[in-house]
Amino acid sequence: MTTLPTEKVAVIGGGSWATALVKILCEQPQVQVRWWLRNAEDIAHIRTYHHNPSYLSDVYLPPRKVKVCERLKESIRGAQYVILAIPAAYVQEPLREINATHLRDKRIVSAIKGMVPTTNQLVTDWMQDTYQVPLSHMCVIAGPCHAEEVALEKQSYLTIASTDQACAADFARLMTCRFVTAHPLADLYGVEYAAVMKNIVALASGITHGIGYGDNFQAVLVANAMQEIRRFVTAVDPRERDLSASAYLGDLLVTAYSQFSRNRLFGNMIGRGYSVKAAQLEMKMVAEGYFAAKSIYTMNQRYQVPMPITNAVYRILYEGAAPVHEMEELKKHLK
Ligand SMILES: NC(=O)c1ccc[n+]([C@@H]2O[C@H](COP(=O)([O-])OP(=O)(O)OC[C@H]3O[C@@H](n4cnc5c(N)ncnc54)[C@H](OP(=O)(O)O)[C@@H]3O)[C@@H](O)[C@H]2O)c1
Ligand SMILES: O=P(O)(O)OC[C@H](O)CO
Repeated sequence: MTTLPTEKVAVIGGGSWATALVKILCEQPQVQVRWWLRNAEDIAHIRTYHHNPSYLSDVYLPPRKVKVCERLKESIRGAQYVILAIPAAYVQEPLREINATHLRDKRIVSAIKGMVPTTNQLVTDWMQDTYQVPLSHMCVIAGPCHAEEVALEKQSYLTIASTDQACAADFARLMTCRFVTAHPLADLYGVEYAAVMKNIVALASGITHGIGYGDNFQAVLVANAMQEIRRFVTAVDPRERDLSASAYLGDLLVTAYSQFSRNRLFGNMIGRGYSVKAAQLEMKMVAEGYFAAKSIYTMNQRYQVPMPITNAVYRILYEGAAPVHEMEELKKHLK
């Protein structure tokens, strides 16, 4: 019997998605995971009980496959792949520990569906600028996939996007297991922007649901949102792409309709009258759409693409506009 060479993969982040990705990686016989989490109590608990106490706590994390690390530098040492799975708003702080040299010759995989708020950049652009990682050394994990369903081993699909098809195909192999099928795709920027924008739509979907709009309105909102995403992505990165594919439309649908969606839940609270602060305090998890609404709105001051849904969400979250009033206004733009 031939033994496969060991592949070391670093996972950075301790939330639901990081935990789900570690679970997927543990399905690969040749993979060893080095997992960095910021929370010392979570690290101690995982070492003792082999479960993450804070997120997806039912998932078993086999100690022979998973080594948890206090230091980020330690987790990436010798790793071929470094997966970033922290909400974009918080990705800068832990990475301060390292510089471009530490990442040289590694493949960087962004599992993040958000933009770095201080620079309004996609994570891949920010990694290029800050750590000089060539775009061809990066992949993005996309597709309609909730961590909670991965934990339950429900059949899921992922899309691995990269400008380097060999890199995408290679990493897709590591993400494919009994309950996950991953496919490579060449459209890195399109996939990344669509993933950021679907979070804003999920917020809108939650807000309208919270106010009391029904399924008929939701369906029109989502259909119009797809057109809004098309307009923006085409303006920012014009190229042929099939937006009906799972990485774009599939992700929009799951986030706008699923009971597991953080962004929809956050929007729902806003629609029901919570303040932004109160909704954030209520949720342990992070709704990326909150930060994305500001980044995309700001970017669009340059592109001037018609974006009535993003504009409405931005005004509600950042200008204190009343959700009911904004949705009344939005109705005039929907067809
Ligand atoms: N969840 C999914 O199904 C899913 C699927 C695909 C992609 N994603 C993407 O994966 C990324 C990570 O999201 P997630 O779902 O794993 O997050 P999550 O379950 O909502 O957990 C929140 C994460 O953010 C960290 N965090 C919260 N406040 C922080 C702060 N002030 N400073 C630093 N870190 C802070 C938490 O760390 P502590 O626990 O230490 O507080 C935790 O790791 C996001 O970009 C998300 O869009 C998620
Ligand atoms: O639906 P959300 O807001 O929890 O986002 C999670 C993932 O992006 C779904 O693919």
